[in-house]
Amino acid sequence: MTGAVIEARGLTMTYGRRGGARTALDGCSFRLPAGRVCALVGPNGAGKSTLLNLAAGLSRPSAGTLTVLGSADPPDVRDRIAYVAQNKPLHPQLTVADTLWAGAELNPGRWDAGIAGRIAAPLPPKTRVRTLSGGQRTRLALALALGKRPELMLLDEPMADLDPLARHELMGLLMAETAEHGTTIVMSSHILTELEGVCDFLLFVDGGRVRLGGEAEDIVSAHALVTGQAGHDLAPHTVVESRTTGRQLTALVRKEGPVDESLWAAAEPSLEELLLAHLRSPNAPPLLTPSAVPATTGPREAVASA
Ligand SMILES: Nc1ncnc2c1ncn2[C@@H]1O[C@H](COP(=O)(O)OP(=O)(O)OP(=O)(O)O)[C@@H](O)[C@H]1O
Repeated sequence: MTGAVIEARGLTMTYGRRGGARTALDGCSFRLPAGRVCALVGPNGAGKSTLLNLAAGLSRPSAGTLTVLGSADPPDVRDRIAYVAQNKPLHPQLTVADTLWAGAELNPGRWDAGIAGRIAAPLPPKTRVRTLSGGQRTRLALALALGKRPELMLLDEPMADLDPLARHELMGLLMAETAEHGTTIVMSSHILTELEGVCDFLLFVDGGRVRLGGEAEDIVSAHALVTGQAGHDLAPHTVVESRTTGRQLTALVRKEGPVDESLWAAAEPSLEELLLAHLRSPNAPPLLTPSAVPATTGPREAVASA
């Protein structure tokens, strides 16, 4: 393995054929180093679930390559991956206790009954999965995922239906467990505030392409929120988004060297401010930090370095 848990080159996924074909991923190239907690963000329909499905080995790309845990064929390494899909597929007829028992049976030699039992503790063991609430099903799915002791966890909007206390508890558990065992996590979410302070790596996907990729800290510090008098030139910086109120201009810029502080008041944006600006500005140029650039980049992906 190259130190990358996921490496995509020119990854393309098209659903359907001819007239009805829809391209969900369009020549995606990136690298995710081992041991990171990666936020996978992007607007609805951006291709996040498609990317997670491919990484989990549940479907195969239409073009390009995807290497996961050192394997060019992700289905080969499925037993080292835990995937919690958006719809949390579980057997509806099984009870909570049966589901955990099945988790142990399906993962001989790996199963950690301690962590699975701890996560599932608030759930009544004899209750059938079909009668659990959405949040309870998520808790059970996370118990199965962590109990498997995977090297890579793929979580598709895992926290969306959890109450705030459960969210706080499970996010904390997830982070503690992964810090201890070095698990790599990829977590898609639309709740941007929740990702700050939790994720150290970022993949921002839009229109089937990776538009921002790399260490979250480096991506944030490559940008500045500037305020100054409208009419002053922001060159040589790249303006991602700008707004003028009266004579004042506020902009989020990608920095090209230091900001001229005699003209502009500059501050580092929060991760949420940065992502919101990019969501509103789909034409901003892509940015991959060096750690997110794959060994050989596909010809279709434009790459800029931080
Ligand atoms: N099985 C499928 N058949 C046909 N098109 C699909 C299928 N799955 C996804 N798509 C299409 O691929 C594109 C990407 O979908 P995907 O579910 O990967 O996006 P997403 O980023 O996860 O969206 P969301 O944030 O809404 O969950 C969308 O245009 C979607 O309609």
